[in-house]
Amino acid sequence: MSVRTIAVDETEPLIPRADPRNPLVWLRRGEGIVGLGEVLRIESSGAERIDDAAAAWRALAEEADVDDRVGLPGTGLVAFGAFAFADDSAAPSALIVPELVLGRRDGRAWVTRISLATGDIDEADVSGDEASATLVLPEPAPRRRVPRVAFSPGSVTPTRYERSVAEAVRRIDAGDLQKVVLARQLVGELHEDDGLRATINRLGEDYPDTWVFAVDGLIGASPETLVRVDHGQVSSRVLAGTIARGAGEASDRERATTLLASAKDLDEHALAVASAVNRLEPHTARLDASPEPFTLQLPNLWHLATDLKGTLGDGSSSLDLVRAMHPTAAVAGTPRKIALRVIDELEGFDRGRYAGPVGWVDGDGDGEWAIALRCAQVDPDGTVTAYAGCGIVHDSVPADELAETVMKFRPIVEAFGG
Ligand SMILES: C=C(O[C@H]1C=CC=C(C(=O)O)[C@@H]1O)C(=O)O
Repeated sequence: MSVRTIAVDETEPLIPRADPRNPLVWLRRGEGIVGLGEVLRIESSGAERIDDAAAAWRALAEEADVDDRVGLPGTGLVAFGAFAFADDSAAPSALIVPELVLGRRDGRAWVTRISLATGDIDEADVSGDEASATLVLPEPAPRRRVPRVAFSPGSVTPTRYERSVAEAVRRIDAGDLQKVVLARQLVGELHEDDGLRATINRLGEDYPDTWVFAVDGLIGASPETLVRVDHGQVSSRVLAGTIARGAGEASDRERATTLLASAKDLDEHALAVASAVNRLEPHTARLDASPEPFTLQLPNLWHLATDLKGTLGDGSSSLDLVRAMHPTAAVAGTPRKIALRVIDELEGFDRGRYAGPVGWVDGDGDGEWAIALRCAQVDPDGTVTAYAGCGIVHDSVPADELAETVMKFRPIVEAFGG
């Protein structure tokens, strides 16, 4: 495989260059990477899906002939990835290597061209700044309105969701487990000529502080960083605990203060932090957590958040850490094994890639991975399935949790014009 990255003089936004049908996007505040075309795909499934993908990726990266003249996170060889939440999911997990990557970071822009055959890329194509003109960049597409997708509950009706929450609380009170995250779906239909670019653009404009992603039909805007690895530095942002935004400024601040004092949300949050720390710690020489949870403001809600920062101690790649951490108690529960069984029993559907790891990895194993939240899977037949879930603890109230899913659906439902 041949990989060449060169700097380009580009100031246009990235989303209008994305493929409207099979977009590959990873952006935050307009910076990140957009992939075009597909050179290669590594698919995996089952309990070893992340390990298998990590091993295949390592072998591939070792053989790659990389000429990276920019040297920033996201340059050189990269694959976009999305993994199924559950070991027994019918949804395949995929690492996708694009043909062309357009990237922007810290005000610098680049293009990477990836080709399967070694020596396939003509040096003349990429040897200098003036050569960037010979790379065929797609023209930015004109802006379109978001499609109009009408969503309705999938197999799990709101009433059934409330019943499942009540049953989960009963099991928590019986001492079976401490926390479980239960989700529900909304389903809609996307028309054939509606691309996905307008939806992604809307997510980026409305939720600039989230990871806006599109990988293999999984589209979303996640505020939660599962793990980032950059030259031996590791970080993660754990979220759990949610409250609605207030109407005026004073009431909004009051909401945040209420969230910070809510024993229910603090418990839910502490379990999520513990699960991330326990899984990350064995791989780090040093790991620091923000001393107290802080409130993270998003346009649709407030979350309790904890940032983890550390130094890698064992040379793990970002995929190794994804493997170690997934699924955290922000999306599964505590104890993990029991929570996964309860999800299986009570939730009533295959989560697919919802709540799974989504992101990118480079040839050195560095990468950025979010938890796929506030998202929808768009199938080739146009079916759009959106997902939202809530952490259930002993004092959870079914009607409140249902209302919380409505808040969490808002970004993705609005981006599909629903
Ligand atoms: C499971 C979801 O959110 C998680 C992340 C942040 C806050 C959460 C909560 O307060 O329940 C959830 O743990 C979702 O958005 O579908």
